[in-house]
Amino acid sequence: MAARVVGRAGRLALVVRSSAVRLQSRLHGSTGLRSGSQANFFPPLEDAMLPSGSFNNRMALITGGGTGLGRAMTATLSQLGAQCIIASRKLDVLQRTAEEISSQTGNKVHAVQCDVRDPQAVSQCVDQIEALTGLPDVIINNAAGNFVCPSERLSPNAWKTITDIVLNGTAFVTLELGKRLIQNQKGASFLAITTIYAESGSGFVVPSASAKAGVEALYKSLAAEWGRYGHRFNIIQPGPIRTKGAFSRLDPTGAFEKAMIDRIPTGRLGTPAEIANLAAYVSSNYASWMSGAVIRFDGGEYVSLAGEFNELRSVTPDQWKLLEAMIRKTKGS
Ligand SMILES: CCCCC/C=C\CC/C=C/C=C/C(=O)SCCNC(=O)CCNC(=O)[C@H](O)C(C)(C)COP(=O)(O)OP(=O)(O)OC[C@H]1O[C@@H](n2cnc3c(N)ncnc32)[C@H](O)[C@@H]1OP(=O)(O)O
Ligand SMILES: NC(=O)C1=CN([C@@H]2O[C@H](COP(=O)(O)OP(=O)(O)OC[C@H]3O[C@@H](n4cnc5c(N)ncnc54)[C@H](OP(=O)(O)O)[C@@H]3O)[C@@H](O)[C@H]2O)C=CC1
Repeated sequence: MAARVVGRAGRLALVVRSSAVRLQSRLHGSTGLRSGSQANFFPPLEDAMLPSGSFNNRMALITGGGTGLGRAMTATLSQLGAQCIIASRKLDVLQRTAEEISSQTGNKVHAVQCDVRDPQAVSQCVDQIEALTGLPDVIINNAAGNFVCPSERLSPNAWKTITDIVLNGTAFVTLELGKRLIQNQKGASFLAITTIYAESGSGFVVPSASAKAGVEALYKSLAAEWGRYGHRFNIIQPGPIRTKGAFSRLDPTGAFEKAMIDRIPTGRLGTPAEIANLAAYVSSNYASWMSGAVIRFDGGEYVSLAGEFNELRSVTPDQWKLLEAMIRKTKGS
């Protein structure tokens, strides 16, 4: 009896799977029933969302602001009136970005060299910022380092490098600025950019997952402790958004991109401009009651990966009729 049930279930699974695969390949190539078409429902809007002038007379520090998502956040804040400071290791990259953005927005963008792993360099960077603009009202901890690697291949220095940039770097910048802001009785909005796997953990990016989880604990803790000084602390967890920095280190051959898009319910990657709008809102006075928040911004990828039954999206209506009939026939336990 048991064998008969297993046999029938096995045959059904095969039928379901092979017809789903046939349908998938007819519609969308070899994999991914849902990729592409539903993205039309979710077009990305690229223009700045907040009213112009929302950041007039405000200073914003964006670490890693010379490239990728940090650059997009800088462009949006600058367009909305902020004076921005971008900080990272490569001064030439920072200077190029700063010139490009300020020539487009008419607002000054300052470039300051800083390796966030070095607490002394961070302290000197904050000295420079104080001299250039005064202490910032908005701090975005966006700088990061990452690469995919089986954990058994990680050297101690590989572990240290990622955790130093992501966790210690964020802590050094946050503590240095926090202390000086407290001394000057000035409030500020702190935002950290983490990732959806800070919550779940993930194999093959273990130093990054561990460090980003630490950043989330740091920001939630300070949200509770430093509200009394006028500071807000929030976190954005982005899903995949194409940047050279991330994709060249996480999917160097491009082999995983299609499978990744297929599992995103909105059927596409995010865009830098979309996350820049969210970061601007969280950092603005429109969000002055938001603190300690963790905002997942991933097109639905996290819940899609988490739900055990989500693969049933590929079951066709005819197959559902069959499955339902089988389930209804079952009596007792
Ligand atoms: C299916 C996936 C598709 C894409 C998915 C997209 C989104 C999903 C969620 C994404 C989350 C993204 C999170 C991110 O953080 S992306 C940000 C990526 N950007 C960067 O990493 C920019 C900065 N990075 C760097 O500068 C370097 O890559 C760095 C991190 C290695 C630091 O550089 P440096 O300080 O010069 O360090 P090194 O001296 O080169 O190396 C130090 C140490 O690490 C070892 N190492 C370096 N690379 C590797 C590797 N690829 N594999 C294993 N080990 C590595 C190196 O050998 C050194 O160790 P030693 O023991 O040899 O000294
Ligand atoms: N793109 C994506 O899909 C996702 C990105 N994220 C997060 O978004 C943020 C931005 O990533 P993204 O724009 O994609 O990647 P980038 O590689 O473009 O950005 C990383 C930035 O960090 C800076 N940086 C690295 N190491 C240091 C250091 N030691 N000191 C100071 N700055 C440093 C780099 O500048 P420099 O080399 O000049 O130092 C670079 O500008 C990161 O926090 C990342 O974890 C999270 C989830 C998904």
